[in-house]
Amino acid sequence: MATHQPEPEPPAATPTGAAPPTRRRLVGVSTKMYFSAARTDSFVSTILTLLAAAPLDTTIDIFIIPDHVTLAGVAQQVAAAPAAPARSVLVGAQDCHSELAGAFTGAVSPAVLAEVGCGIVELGHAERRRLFGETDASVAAKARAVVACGMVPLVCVGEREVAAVGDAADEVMGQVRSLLAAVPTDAEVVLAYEPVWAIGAAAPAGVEHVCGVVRRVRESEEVRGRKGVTRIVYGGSAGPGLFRRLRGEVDGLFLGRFAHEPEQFYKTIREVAEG
Ligand SMILES: O=C[C@H](O)COP(=O)(O)O
Repeated sequence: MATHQPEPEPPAATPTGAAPPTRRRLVGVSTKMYFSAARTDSFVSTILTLLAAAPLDTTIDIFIIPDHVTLAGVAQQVAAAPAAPARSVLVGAQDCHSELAGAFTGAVSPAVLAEVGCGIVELGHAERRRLFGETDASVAAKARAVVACGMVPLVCVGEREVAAVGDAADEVMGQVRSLLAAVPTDAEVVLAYEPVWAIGAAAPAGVEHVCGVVRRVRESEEVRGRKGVTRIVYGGSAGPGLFRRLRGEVDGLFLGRFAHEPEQFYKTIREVAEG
């Protein structure tokens, strides 16, 4: 017997009358430089199989960010996946250049990334800031290029030292302002809040801290005043069991080591979809 399904509520109007942009949850992993090419292939293949086997309750965005060398192959693996949501996994890059082409030996063009099926580009990770001299200015220039090539910039922000919520949020907002000044207001942006001291640690930053900083960023004039979707995910020793503890304050998670086993990544994907 058919049951009556109530119409979904329309989104609440903003004071200006425009509907706020939808923030779909997202969850992803960067394999940094941990995996061999063979392990990346097997990791992606297992995730795609798990995703194809059991549909998620909610539509969320999932991203996988392998190294540059394996990225095009991963994009082909995803495109060949038999069913949604596996086929709609976003493939990402760990960095790119701010120019689209030219004499930049060893660099990776955002235009080429887009050409081979990359949909999201991670920029300004703490390791790139510390080891490769990335600055807020270089990250902002790269983000502008990523948007120009039709991809989504996923920009890592976070305080360098342990700090109280207010001080951490001030430091993070400096990074956010520099980024948002460089990209069009209607561009989709993902902010990955990753306190530097929580990356590579035994456990993530505390719930109160993460929620406090993320709330400050989300409620800032710079973020609230944008026309495009701005999602905020948490990264830094994130893994299964964390998302529900963050009480809806974040739009998703960005995983590293605790997603190296595909089953753990899949478990986290399900938690984000169902949380
Ligand atoms: O890219 C991901 C983040 O840096 C987190 O890495 P981690 O979970 O291994 O600390």
